[in-house]
Amino acid sequence: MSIRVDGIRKTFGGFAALDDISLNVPQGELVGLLGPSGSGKTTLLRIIAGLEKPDRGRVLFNERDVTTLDVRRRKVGFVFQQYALFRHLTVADNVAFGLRMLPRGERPGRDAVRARVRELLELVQMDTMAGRYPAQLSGGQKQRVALARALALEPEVLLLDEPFGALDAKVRKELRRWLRHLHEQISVTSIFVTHDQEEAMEVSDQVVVMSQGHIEQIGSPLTVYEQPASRFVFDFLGHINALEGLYDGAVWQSGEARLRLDTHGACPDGALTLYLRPHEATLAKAPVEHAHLPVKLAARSVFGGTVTLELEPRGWGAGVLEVELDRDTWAALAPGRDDTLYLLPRSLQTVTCDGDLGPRVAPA
Ligand SMILES: Nc1ncnc2c1ncn2[C@@H]1O[C@H](COP(=O)(O)OP(=O)(O)OP(=O)(O)O)[C@@H](O)[C@H]1O
Repeated sequence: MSIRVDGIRKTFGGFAALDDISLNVPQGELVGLLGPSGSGKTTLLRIIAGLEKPDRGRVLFNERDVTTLDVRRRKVGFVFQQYALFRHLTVADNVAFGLRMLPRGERPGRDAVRARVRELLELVQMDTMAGRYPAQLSGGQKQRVALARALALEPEVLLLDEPFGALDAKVRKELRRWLRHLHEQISVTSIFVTHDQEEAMEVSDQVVVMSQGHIEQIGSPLTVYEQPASRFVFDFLGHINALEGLYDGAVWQSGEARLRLDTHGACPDGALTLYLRPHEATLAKAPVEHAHLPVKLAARSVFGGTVTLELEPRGWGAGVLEVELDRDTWAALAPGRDDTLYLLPRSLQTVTCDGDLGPRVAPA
């Protein structure tokens, strides 16, 4: 089932929670709605589900207008952040619940229900826990049961609202890999809401980045990361260091710091902000001809193969900078406690004086 959202507007007491939202989700895709709190993700999901009516615009399933169709007739499955399993029912009975509630004419026989439940529990790898009650499950297990329950009625669309939001980081990571894998097996058109960048990037075929009730960008995870359409998207998808200074057409300067840049004529003389991603720089013990950005180590933390450094600029005007190096590079550098180090950016994003994104530049 493909989903098309066309010119949706939704207001709550005069406040526009969604403003002119249009979106296409092809059959079988897994799309992540990503945005900060209050950007309108849940409202959009609820409108697609039929739980909320838009003021304007249409929702189409397979090009059929379902805007006024009741939620029960849309064939959508839901999974919410809170598992909402029935406490007094076993795992198997929770999954069977929707099937048993079907009108008599549509309800499968007892054996068919049992077979379907077994199949679903195998799919979500919970078949060994069919007889347990929700209280005897971990959060991740409950969420897999919730997913099996949502799939029981063979929905044509699956909607997930922060499905892993309540779980700890490690379980979240496992579950999102598992969801990706599961989606490849069943390929039901799915939309999930998250405010977690990593989650959206890892799971989605397409990411929809939202801000203040509108869509900033739609694209593959790689496209939105590498070719952000706006400053908001660049800011939102990972940490940035903002370096503010003056550019004279050849050299960017801020206090003691200097960086020679060729902006191919795109940046006029004057104030120029540079955005630097933590992984797009290295450090050296001496400045180089085109880059003189002295810093002092303030803190470091090691996680896996990456060392994250907090650096204080020496004699120039940026706040604390964050840089990520691999462990070998850091070990080879082995600076003394008060050594001055020199930041060597590989690639920077320019921000024009209007606040728009300019070209990416490499110091040279
Ligand atoms: N029923 C409602 N009545 C009034 N305002 C609402 C209602 N539902 C949502 N809003 C407002 O609409 C805006 C969008 O809310 P929504 O829940 O869609 O955002 P979200 O991106 O899902 O946020 P979060 O990540 O915090 O869940 C918010 O400013 C919210 O306060």
